[in-house]
Amino acid sequence: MSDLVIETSGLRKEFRSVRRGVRVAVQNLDLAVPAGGGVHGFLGPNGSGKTTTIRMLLGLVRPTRGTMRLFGEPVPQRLPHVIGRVGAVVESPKFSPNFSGRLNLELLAGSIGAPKARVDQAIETVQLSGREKEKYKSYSLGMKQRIAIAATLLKDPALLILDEPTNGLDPAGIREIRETIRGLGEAGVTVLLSSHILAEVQQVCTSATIIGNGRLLASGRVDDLLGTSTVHRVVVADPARAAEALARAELAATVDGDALRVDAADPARITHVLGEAGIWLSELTPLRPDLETVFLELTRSEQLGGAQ
Ligand SMILES: Nc1ncnc2c1ncn2[C@@H]1O[C@H](COP(=O)(O)OP(=O)(O)OP(=O)(O)O)[C@@H](O)[C@H]1O
Repeated sequence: MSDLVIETSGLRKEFRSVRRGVRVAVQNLDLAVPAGGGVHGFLGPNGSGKTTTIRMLLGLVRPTRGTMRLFGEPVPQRLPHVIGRVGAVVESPKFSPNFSGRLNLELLAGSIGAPKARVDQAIETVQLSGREKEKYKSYSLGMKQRIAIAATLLKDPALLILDEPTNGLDPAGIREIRETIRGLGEAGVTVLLSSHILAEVQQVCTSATIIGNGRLLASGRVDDLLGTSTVHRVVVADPARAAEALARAELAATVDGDALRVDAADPARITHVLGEAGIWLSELTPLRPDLETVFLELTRSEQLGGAQ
């Protein structure tokens, strides 16, 4: 059995229209999401092909070329056999506005033959306990999103696919959804989380795939994608004087507002050089690139390399 929950190979999707001709939404995409729980970020800017990929995986759109597997089974051919283990929030699900969140979930549970106890569990997991008896239409956008996630949990999925679940939410709503998703990943569910907000996703994902213009730019553990950096932020009273002292010691330093960015493999060299010049540091922090920076670098080098 494959140890990948999601696997695509050479996946391609072209949309054809008389007016616009052929638009390639996904090209030659090899996606590999490991089994075993945790959150896998599926990252890319608007229009990069995330939704189209997800729709292909769920059998909602037919690929032009390539193969896909869910739990090692080829899809869409074997989708009926595996779909019971997959929960997905791709579009705004339809709930009855005048029924409570709980009643909506109970009706859903009944329709898929899930035990009623699962409703309580799902409500608890998405932290809606206490509000579940209020009418759906009175819920905030964040609560509606959490009910949508709760609905996918009714069948106790091993894989949860969430397409931009924080779209349109305020910062508090984003934080709540983030905590819910983190909790699910920790509980052993494998979550594919698509988003264009890289900094946001960085906080919950253990691994990620980054795409741009429908093609894979990078994939792997978030720690590996971020890599290491030798750049440090240094705060001193007189950054310009400190930059001169560091330059004399052949340490590259640039003034950045009221601080300095200094490139040095060994931070002890920075303190040594500045100390000898009679300059005292009030802060020395290693600067790790964030996913946003990594992504911009990747898309820049792709553009330099030329599109296919
Ligand atoms: N049904 C369709 N017909 C024609 N073009 C489409 C269709 N669906 C998607 N596209 C195009 O395919 C490309 C990828 O779109 P897709 O929605 O997959 O991107 P995305 O990464 O999910 O973006 P977003 O974050 O905005 O949802 C876009 O150029 C989009 O306009």
